[in-house]
Order: sequence, then C-alpha cells, then structure tokens
Amino acid sequence: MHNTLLMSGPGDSRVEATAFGAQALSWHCRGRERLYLSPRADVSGAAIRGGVPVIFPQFAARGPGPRHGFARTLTWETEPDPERLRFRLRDREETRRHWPYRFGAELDVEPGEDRLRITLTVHNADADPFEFSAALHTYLAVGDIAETQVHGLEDRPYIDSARGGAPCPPSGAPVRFGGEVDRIYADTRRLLRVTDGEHMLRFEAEGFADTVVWNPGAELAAGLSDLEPDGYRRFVCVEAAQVLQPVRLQPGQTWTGAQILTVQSNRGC
Ligand SMILES: O=P(O)(O)OC[C@H]1O[C@@H](O)[C@H](O)[C@@H](O)[C@@H]1O
Repeated sequence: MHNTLLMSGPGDSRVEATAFGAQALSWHCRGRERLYLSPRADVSGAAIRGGVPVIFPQFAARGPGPRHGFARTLTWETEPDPERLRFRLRDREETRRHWPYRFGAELDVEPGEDRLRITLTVHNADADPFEFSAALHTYLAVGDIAETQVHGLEDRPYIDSARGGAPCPPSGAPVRFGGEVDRIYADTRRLLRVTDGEHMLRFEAEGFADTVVWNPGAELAAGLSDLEPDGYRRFVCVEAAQVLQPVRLQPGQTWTGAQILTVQSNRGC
C-alpha cells in the first residue's frame, strides 16, 4: 500500500490521503466512511480505484496523453500545513513527455466538521498558453447503487459516454442506476444531492463547470480486475469536472476549482 497522511478536522471528520496522485483515500465523518476505496485497488503504481483521483491534464481518452491524465499516477510533493493536506506537482521529465508545458498544480484537502473541501489550482509557468481538462473523480460510498439517486441534474442535457458520446436531452428525473451510467453534464453550477435511501450528501463545485456521473454497472464491472465482485454496488462517482470546454491559461495565469461534500443527514431522504 502507498504511505498515507492523515488530517483530522473538527468533530470526527478525518481524511486520509496519499502523495501518489495526491489522492484522498478515506473520509470518515459523522460516524461512517464517506468514500469508497476498492479492497482490490492496484497499489503497484497504476491508478488507484477509489477515493478521489485527480484527473489532469486530460479527461478519459479525450487527448493524446495517458487516459485521465498523468496526475493520478505520479507522486506529488507534500507541504506541511496545520489545517489541510497540501500536495504540489510541477512539470518534470515524466510530465513533459506527455504534455510539453511548464506548470504548477496544487491540491488541498481540508476536512471540516461535516464537510470535505478539495481544491485544485493550476498555474501556467510556461511562455506559451496551454489548455487542460480536469476532474475530481470522487468515489462516493453508497449503501446500494440500486437505491442511489443523484438529484439536481434533472433539467440538464448530457453527453452519454456509455453510448459513444451521444448528446441527450434532459431526463426530467434524478439519475438512477440500473446498469452502466456514464454521463457528462454541462454547465452544472448548482447544488447536487446524492441519496442512497439512508444517507444524503450535498455536492457543490466551484470553478468546475461540468459534472460527470459514472457507475460501471454489473457487466462492465465484471471486467474491472481492481473491483471486488459486486463492488460496483457500493459506489457512485460524481465528479466536479471541466471537460467539455477545456481551461485555457495564458502564461502567468492561474485557475482554481473546488469540490465541497457536505454530510446533510443520516436518515430520511
Ligand atoms: O477506469 P478509469 O480509467 O479509472 O475510468 C473510470 C471511468 O471514469 C469516468 O470518469 C469516465 O466517464 C468513464 O468513462 C470511465 O470508465
């Protein structure tokens, strides 16, 4: 397993992360674990299935570099800070091989009493402008995916990545999971709620314009060797993302995006 760092917030809020990928692996809050981490996650240097992988500078296969970018499979530097876990990534030979720009990225993970804030900052240290995509690929722990719903996207059109990127009109209903769901919703600057029948979590983003919702469903999950049998039932990925309109930064400019998860209630959704 990768070495982990711990940070306690007020109450019982406690986060665990690793410098490998600057990835949060666990967030315990109000008596229970809020993130899903696969017990079969590959810890040999591949992307870790679970927690909050940082997707940068490319989303999925939408670019020439490694799938979902290189940030999730590189070890970031850590910086001491009494209130948050802070990670830094600067361009180096391994990044320039895939993406020829000088940059600095920072990831802050801050546990609050009933919330977790994760902030990604990207700075253009190059002499040329560059474009990138990014996402915080959050694996939220749910009791049962069959009971899970994502509320707040009812009136938004989406790109259906499970059907070759087909554009789809608003569904008019909360997102439910009866099989593979893989959607990119554009322009979702609003409060989302994730419920699983028993628990409710508020999901908010700053800076990120899009939201990705993903669960592989039984069939696809069976082909994922780093998921336990039926592991797909225990998570839903809701991702604060900037995918459809990549960020363009001029030399010297900085972009910031954040995702805030808040535990709203343990019952009665
Ligand atoms: O298996 P990976 O590379 O971590 O990707 C997981 C999923 O990540 C999601 O963000 C994508 O929308 C899915 O298409 C993808 O399958």
